[in-house]
Amino acid sequence: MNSKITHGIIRARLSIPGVINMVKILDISVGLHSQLPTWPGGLNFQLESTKTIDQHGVNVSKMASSVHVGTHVDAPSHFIDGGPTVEQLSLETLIGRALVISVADVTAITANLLNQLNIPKDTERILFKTANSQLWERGISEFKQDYVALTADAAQWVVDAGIQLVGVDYLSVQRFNDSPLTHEILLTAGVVILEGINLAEIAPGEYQLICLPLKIIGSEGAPARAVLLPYNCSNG
Ligand SMILES: N[C@@H](CC(=O)c1ccccc1NC=O)C(=O)O
Repeated sequence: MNSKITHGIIRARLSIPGVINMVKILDISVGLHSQLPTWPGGLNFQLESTKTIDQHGVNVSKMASSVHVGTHVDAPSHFIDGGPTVEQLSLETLIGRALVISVADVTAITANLLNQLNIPKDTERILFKTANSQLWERGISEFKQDYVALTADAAQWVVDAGIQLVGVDYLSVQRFNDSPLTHEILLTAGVVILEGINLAEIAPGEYQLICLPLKIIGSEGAPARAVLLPYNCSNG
């Protein structure tokens, strides 16, 4: 496999002898490091060396962080007491056909906007590419409160459309000063919320999403690795 890092997105190509560039894999996860923006009051990602080859013959690190760091998934228990936790989320929902929609010039994603976007009726997963993705591209470590996110009526639109997973390109699916309604509507309906993806280099269209949150037992969320494959990928 060859891979190249371009502005935080790793493009990797699998090649099999005699068959060149069969599958293009687009990494939409952000890299975890201590300077990532974190939710106010949340613990930023920390990685600390506890053993070194010099002193112990081996390199070992420990990490500490809010589970809502970088690219991550929210489970229903984030806003619903006693709701399912992250290890209980269905892999069938986390993996499958996804539509990337570009809404570059809006300050909020509303039901009115969604009605105008001609989103196909059979959409199962939807990832919103907004101006937020540029914050990851520019390496902004300060938490921005004016990120683009879904209003409560947009969340209801997503539920009514039968969509199972919604992805956004900053640290929350709801706007900073809104009530938790957007989360509550989505999580009560069992819609999986993927946050903190970087779609800056992703063209709008259909893909196969593979999103694998860490299997942290009993947690209301977990960091995830998320990648996109071309939808009509023969071996994807
Ligand atoms: N992931 C959450 C936000 C979040 O992370 C959060 C919300 C309230 C209090 C603390 C939070 N995170 C702490 O790390 C969200 O989707 O809005």
